[in-house]
Amino acid sequence: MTIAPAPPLSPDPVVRTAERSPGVRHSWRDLPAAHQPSYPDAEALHEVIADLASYPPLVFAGECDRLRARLAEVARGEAFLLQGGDCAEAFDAVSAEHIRNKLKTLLQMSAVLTYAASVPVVKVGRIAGQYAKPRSQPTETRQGVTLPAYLGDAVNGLAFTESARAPDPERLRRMYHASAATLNLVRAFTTGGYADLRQVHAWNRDFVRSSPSGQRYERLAGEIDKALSFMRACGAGPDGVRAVEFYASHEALLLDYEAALTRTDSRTGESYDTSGHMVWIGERTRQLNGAHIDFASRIRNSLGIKLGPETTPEEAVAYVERLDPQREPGRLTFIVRMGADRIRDRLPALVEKVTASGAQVAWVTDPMHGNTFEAASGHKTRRFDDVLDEVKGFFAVHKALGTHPGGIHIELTGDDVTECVGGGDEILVEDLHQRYETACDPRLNRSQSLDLAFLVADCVFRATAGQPVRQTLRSGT
Ligand SMILES: O=C[C@H](O)[C@H](O)COP(=O)(O)O
Ligand SMILES: C=C(OP(=O)(O)O)C(=O)O
Repeated sequence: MTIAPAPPLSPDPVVRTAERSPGVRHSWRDLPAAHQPSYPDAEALHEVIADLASYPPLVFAGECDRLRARLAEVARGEAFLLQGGDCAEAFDAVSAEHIRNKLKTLLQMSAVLTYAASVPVVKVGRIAGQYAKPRSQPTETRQGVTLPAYLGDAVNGLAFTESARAPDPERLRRMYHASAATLNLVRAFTTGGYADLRQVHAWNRDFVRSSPSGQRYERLAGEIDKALSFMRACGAGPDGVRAVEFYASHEALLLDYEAALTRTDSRTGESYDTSGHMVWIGERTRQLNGAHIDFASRIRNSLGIKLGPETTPEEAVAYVERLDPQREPGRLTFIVRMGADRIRDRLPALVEKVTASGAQVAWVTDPMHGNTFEAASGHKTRRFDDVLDEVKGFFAVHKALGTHPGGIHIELTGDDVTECVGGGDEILVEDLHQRYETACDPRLNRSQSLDLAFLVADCVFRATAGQPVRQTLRSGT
């Protein structure tokens, strides 16, 4: 989405609407589609979908191509991916403050990771489209009353009332407008000077000064100071650090919406889902013969596939055959979410088999979704230490196999919520109720996110660099 300098767009980059892309529009409808809402009024749904199909694209095909080139660098081991944002975006959080805080946190994490990884960090938000959720149960019961589960603001409301929980297709229209407003602000922030690396590092300096665990990061922050001074001394001008590329991604869950935003690129005749630069298919909807994978196979965007602990190596290779038959780096990212206790055992076979198939996928760790548990208070939460441990396990597996640990995918917010336990500020289970604001899964708050970036930089990149292969795998480093 941000583009500095602006990519050369064709004069008429996306001209045809979904109606004129029949392959994309209709094929998935004949296949089983998991986790789709049941709308009470089909006519109302069709009206909204027809309108959405006539709206302007939210992103351009040329931008998606640029992200694919960046992710190709990740797949080749020349870059690192930082993907993060809310579990579920909410319409009432589309404000300058929330968006700025989230972006600021991601930029701060990225600055630290760039230094530690010594390669470019590709920045992708779970943002501007992450409004729909697959749920474990279709209903929720409170004090004897059972209602449909909350499925994300794109589908129904969080309030526990019959009217709020009824799926309403007008919410798809709101999702489009909320995404457009978010993208607009993000583009302004990332190109207008807000993302200047020197400013971002100054924020990190503040964090190190004011965080209880800050001392621990002092050395690393000092090294980054020196690197910036060195750049200045060498005459590296402000232009290279003033603006950043930042891309938008979300789970392609609601196929009516995604198909309505799918357009044919007039330059190439190929179909792009213009709802976001990258979309991923979730753990619950990645059936090889299902509608989601079919839809994904027909769009040209970079694709993520979530891989849970039960994924077999054969399945992983089948995704490659189906979605990336040309073995094109940047096309496919495997976002692995196994759980801290399983990553070291289950990931190696997947990586080995996929690598042997000749695929050049990007491997990314999502250390959130395999580490959720319910606290005695009833809050869904995650331990910071489990999150960090899964990241360490992910790096250790790649170190042992000689493959590239391509990135991290994190549920986070820039606000000071209390949803995950642990971190430098040491949030306890008893603190969770204080600011538990997520609409679905628990997110790392601002300071936990920065803790994670500094710890990954210090303990993971450095600890696994230069160590003998295989030694790291079981040692927990
Ligand atoms: O984000 C992932 C899923 O949508 C989420 O974990 C489901 O949560 P649930 O198990 O409470 O339905
Ligand atoms: C639903 C999600 O995760 P998963 O598909 O891995 O459960 C998510 O990332 O929002």
